[in-house]
Amino acid sequence: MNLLQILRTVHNRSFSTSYTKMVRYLGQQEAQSIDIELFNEYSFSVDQLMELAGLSCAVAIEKCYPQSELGNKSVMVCVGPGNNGGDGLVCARHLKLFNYKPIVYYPKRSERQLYNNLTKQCTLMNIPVIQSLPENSTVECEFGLIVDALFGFSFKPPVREEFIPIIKLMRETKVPIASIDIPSGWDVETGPPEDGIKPDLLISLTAPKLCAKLYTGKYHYLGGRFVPPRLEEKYNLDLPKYPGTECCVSIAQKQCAAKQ
Ligand SMILES: NC(=O)C1=CN([C@@H]2O[C@H](COP(=O)(O)OP(=O)(O)OC[C@H]3O[C@@H](n4cnc5c(N)ncnc54)[C@H](O)[C@@H]3O)[C@@H](O)[C@H]2O)[C@H](O)CC1
Ligand SMILES: [K+]
Repeated sequence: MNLLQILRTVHNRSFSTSYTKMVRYLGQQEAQSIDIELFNEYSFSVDQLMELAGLSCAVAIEKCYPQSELGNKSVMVCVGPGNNGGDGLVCARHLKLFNYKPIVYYPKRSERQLYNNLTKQCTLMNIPVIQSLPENSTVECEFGLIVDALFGFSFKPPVREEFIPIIKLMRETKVPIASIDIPSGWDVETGPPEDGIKPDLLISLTAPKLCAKLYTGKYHYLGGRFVPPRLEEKYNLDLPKYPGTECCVSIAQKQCAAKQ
């Protein structure tokens, strides 16, 4: 760890001490129920929440891996077939606006209009969208960060055949990984398989899921600042106070304990 990273870690810790309460961890069913309630009862559209979720991920990434530290290196955003992948496409677009050089790896494209729109927006912003997986050595040379937006809270293990190569690459690479909501391949409740990926940054959305208890990476952020207070109360989420107008907040592992 260099001096800058140490200072950032200390800053993140003290920041979270002043701003977090005891966040509650969600099971898979509960995370899905909250999601459904946001859409059905509160009439949010998926685009609205995805935009806020993806933006908060890009902001958390900027706090932990400032563009200036990546130099000329690109960011590989790995996009999966569901809404976690959608968060990744939004995140890639915001990273580009923050002057990063994102490249989207999107092996299994969805035909839904929302995803076509998000992909088109990336393409029109000169973000390359590729379907074949680069070699491990290319990834090591050209990328300073991998954003893992493959699977979120609807994932059911084991990883299907077509995604095994990208999971293997993420497991073997030395490039740091920022996982959106769930480290891909991990069980949403019981956590990593024996050979699971080890992200350095986890950005939990809405509230951390049970698997985050077994997360030991450097940075843990909460994003997706869109939960109406009445919904927060109903599910006893005890969310940390987001500072000022921030769209994400650092949460320390030990402070996410207890209460379920
Ligand atoms: N309320 C919120 O917090 C919001 C969170 N968002 C993000 O949405 C995901 C959850 O999205 P969902 O579409 O329900 O599912 P996933 O993206 O997790 O994945 C579904 C996708 O994956 C395929 N799949 C499932 N299991 C496997 C497997 N073993 N192998 C291969 N593929 C698998 C499945 O077939 C689907 O195609 C949440 O985590 C957040 O990131 C929203 O953006 C906003 C609201
Ligand atoms: K993920």
